[in-house]
Amino acid sequence: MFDKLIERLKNESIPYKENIRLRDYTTFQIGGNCPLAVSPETAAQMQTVTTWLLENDCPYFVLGKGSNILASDNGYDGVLILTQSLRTIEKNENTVRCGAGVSLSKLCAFAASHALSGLEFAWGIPGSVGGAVYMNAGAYGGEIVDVIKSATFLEEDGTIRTLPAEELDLTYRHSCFTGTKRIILEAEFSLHPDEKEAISARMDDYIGRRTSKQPLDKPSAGSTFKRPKGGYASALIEQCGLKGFTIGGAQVSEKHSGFLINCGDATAADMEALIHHVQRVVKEQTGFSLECEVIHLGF
Ligand SMILES: Cc1cc2nc3c(=O)[nH]c(=O)nc-3n(C[C@H](O)[C@H](O)[C@H](O)COP(=O)(O)OP(=O)(O)OC[C@H]3O[C@@H](n4cnc5c(N)ncnc54)[C@H](O)[C@@H]3O)c2cc1C
Ligand SMILES: NC(=O)C1=CN([C@@H]2O[C@H](COP(=O)(O)OP(=O)(O)OC[C@H]3O[C@@H](n4cnc5c(N)ncnc54)[C@H](OP(=O)(O)O)[C@@H]3O)[C@@H](O)[C@H]2O)C=CC1
Ligand SMILES: C=C(O[C@H]1[C@H](O)[C@@H](CO)O[C@H](OP(=O)(O)OP(=O)(O)OC[C@H]2O[C@@H](n3ccc(=O)[nH]c3=O)[C@H](O)[C@@H]2O)[C@@H]1NC(C)=O)C(=O)O
Repeated sequence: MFDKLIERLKNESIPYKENIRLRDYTTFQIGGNCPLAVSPETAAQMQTVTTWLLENDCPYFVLGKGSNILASDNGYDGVLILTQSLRTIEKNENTVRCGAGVSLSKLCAFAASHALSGLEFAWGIPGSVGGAVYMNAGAYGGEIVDVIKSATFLEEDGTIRTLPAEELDLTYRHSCFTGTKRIILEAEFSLHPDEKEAISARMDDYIGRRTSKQPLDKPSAGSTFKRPKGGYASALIEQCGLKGFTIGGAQVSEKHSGFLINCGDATAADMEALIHHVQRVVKEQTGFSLECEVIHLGF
């Protein structure tokens, strides 16, 4: 099915890999195979690839750093579009513009090295800029919505558009990209000058809090569930006695009950069963419905 696309990728020197393992591309380290992963290096290459996929009615999924993804044991029978090669990063006065594939860590470190503040909250979130904008990622009182100035993306019809922050519909773990096939190409962030030492001190404080409270040494996708209105998923799960509850290789972290972790050999089926068990028990015992934050691929 992909022979013609592969021929085109070769002709246009667009990097790709065949038969990849999704577990190698997700922080959960779970998931079967995918026949083709393409890594466009420019907006024009991204346009070429998506135009071809749309014309041929071929399913595709955009993957950043795979830090919020549960991939099926059966893999994904479509094309994975990797953003990892969209890696430009530049500063103009207090604005930083960067490609969707840049890691948040890199962006934070870049801002800090130029004595620009605003992104400290994102230090330690293991996602890409594209994934963070898609999710409106946040921590410790900060969110992408607080610092983003604009996003440039490929519209579902293949045209390139830029929208200002006010039109990105950024709310808790949601954006105008949620559930669409739009592909974020780059984003601009409005930051403000501060002392480098003060910025570093805040970054150290956040990473310290993360390391002491979150199970960063175990494969996970961060918080599995969103915070429900009027409660904390983590507190509700602990209250229901589910800390440490295990199905196969999937476990509710003993260290932080909001994180479901892969103990080494978890399948997606184990993780799915654990997610449903936690949702059912929490609903029965507390009345709260827990909505997944983690995004499913190939289910
Ligand atoms: C240890 C750990 C700690 C975490 N801590 C936090 C935290 O404190 N706060 C927080 O908010 N999250 C946290 N997360 C979750 C995750 O890191 C964030 O949601 C992150 O923003 C996801 O980025 P990503 O590049 O990995 O996206 P992916 O997981 O690759 O993708 C997530 C979604 O974004 C879409 N997407 C990705 N890139 C693009 C693009 N360029 N264009 C269009 N769509 C795109 C994907 O299709 C998918 O639907 C944590 C995860 C882990 C493993
Ligand atoms: N539990 C889990 O499943 C996982 C947990 N984590 C945790 O999440 C946190 C963040 O992960 P991640 O985003 O991958 O972060 P990393 O610390 O691995 O850094 C990612 C990239 O950011 C850039 N970078 C990091 N630090 C600096 C610096 N001081 N100066 C300049 N550039 C820098 C580098 O980019 P470049 O190499 O391009 O220069 C680096 O490769 C970590 O604490 C990690 O332990 C991460 C993944 C999975
Ligand atoms: C890791 C993620 O983001 C994290 C982000 O890092 C942290 C820090 O700001 O705050 C959120 O976690 P969280 O809601 O679990 O926040 P925490 O402050 O750690 O805990 C909330 C409450 O639950 C309690 N708690 C936490 C862990 C636990 O095992 N038991 C427990 O009872 C805490 O005492 C606190 O009262 C984000 N999660 C969501 C779903 O909003 C992610 O989205 O993937």
